[in-house]
Amino acid sequence: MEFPSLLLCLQILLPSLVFLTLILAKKRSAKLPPGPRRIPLLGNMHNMISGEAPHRALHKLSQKFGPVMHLQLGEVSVAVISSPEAAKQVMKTHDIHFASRSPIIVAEIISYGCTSITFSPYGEYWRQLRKITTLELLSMKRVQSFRWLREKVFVGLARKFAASGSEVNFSKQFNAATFSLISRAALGDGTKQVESLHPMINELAELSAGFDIADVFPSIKLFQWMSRLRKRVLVIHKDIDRILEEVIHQHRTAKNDEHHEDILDVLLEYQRDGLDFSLAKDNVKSVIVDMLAGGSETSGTTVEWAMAELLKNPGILEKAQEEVRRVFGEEGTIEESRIQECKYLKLVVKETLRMHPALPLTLPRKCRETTEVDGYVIPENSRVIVNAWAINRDPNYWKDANTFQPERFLDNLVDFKGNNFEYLPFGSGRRICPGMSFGLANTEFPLALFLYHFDWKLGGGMKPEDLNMEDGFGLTARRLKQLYLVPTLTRPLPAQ
Ligand code: HEM
Repeated sequence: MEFPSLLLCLQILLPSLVFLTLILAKKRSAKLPPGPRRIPLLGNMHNMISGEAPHRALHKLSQKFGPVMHLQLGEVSVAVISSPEAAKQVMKTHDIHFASRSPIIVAEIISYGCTSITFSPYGEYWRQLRKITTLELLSMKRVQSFRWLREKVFVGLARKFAASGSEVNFSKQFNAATFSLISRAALGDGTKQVESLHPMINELAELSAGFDIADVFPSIKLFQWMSRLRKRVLVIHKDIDRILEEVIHQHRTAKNDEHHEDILDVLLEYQRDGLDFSLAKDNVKSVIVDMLAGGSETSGTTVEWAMAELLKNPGILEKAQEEVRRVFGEEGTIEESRIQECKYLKLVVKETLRMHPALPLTLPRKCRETTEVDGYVIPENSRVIVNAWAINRDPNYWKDANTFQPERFLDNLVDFKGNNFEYLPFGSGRRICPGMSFGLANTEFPLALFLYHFDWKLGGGMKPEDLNMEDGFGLTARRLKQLYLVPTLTRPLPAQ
């Protein structure tokens, strides 16, 4: 009897031992992704100060070290993802492990201790906030409800262009108009203080572009205390907070029935007692900052690049203009509900988002649990950067990837809703941009309007081939050089 029972034990034990040995061997062989050589203490910080825009610098490094790359920035472990296959693993297969954000000092301060949609860690609070954002703040219905505001702001800008009679700084004027639109949608049309928020939000975007020594050595409290960036951000935050306090007070005291509902109105409803989920005043303010920071420069930059690409490519400009003028010829201006008919214009926007994603490195995620990607280990708490700019130009997926060709999307069903990992202008997975519809509406309407009513030339008599198409150094892929254009009104603007 003894022999068969020993055999039975072996039969059970042996496979388990083999399985265990395999797992242990796999664990032992699991290694960090490759990356450039580090120097003591600083790690790879020297690799990030090449003077190039971070998405380009990281792209160059990834061509040498691979689509899953590891960098050590001071104390912070960073994984850089640069291929559609690896992005799919991060944003789909293991999305839940990467669904948190990795906040930096600027973000922590301006988001009232990471309580905004963008910076709150993955968990119940973020899920509730995200639900309110998708279903109420940025729903399709809400986006359409701001149609009157888009018309008011962008037709107003078109009037300024028409009155100028000469060259205009398109970049500056369009970005100011987009901020005006977003801030009015968020805080109300009648609120005077909103315009003064623009330079502050702009400065915050600039400050979050670089990295601060305190961010890469979080355990050294002296660096936090010494950080000049931290001091500056605290000052700006205080000013923004004061303005938001005033606007909230006005909303509470001066309601009238004529008033168009804005995003702040909706958020204040979540301050009532007796709700399953309610928002403290600081939470409301953090979401408003999210809208102002996340919504304005992204759409503004996209339109700026679309106009630059159109003027660089006169044949494409002519085709887009012919379509818009044909579709709206009888109306005499742009009727937003019919923009769907402008199929070619939509391809132009899609191609602009491919070549110039407004957030080229999306928004850094945080690895919540050690995870294997492409056979490499991404350690828990690493910062994970998905280089959407590099992925959107991956030559394995895109023919003539560096050429602006809206037609490439004609027979290509790839879209930006987060299911095609070779095209990630809005990210993907749980943290995908909730402002996609709003961003697109704020891009397509002004483009159609400008193409319909004006003929355009480059400023300073510049030839298309001389237009500089470099992007600058920033969180958003702004143009390095501002775009100067000469608008000529060819079809009258709608009456006021
Ligand atoms: C063309 C316009 C826009 C582009 C290209 C864009 C792009 C992005 C990207 C790449 C992300 C990160 C996604 C990820 O981590 O996977 C993001 C997140 C976000 N965007 Fe947008 N965005 C645009 C417009 C807007 C607008 C208009 C709003 C609101 C007014 C907005 C609000 C947000 C918020 C709140 C998040 C954070 C979501 C979260 O962490 O859960 N975006 N956006």
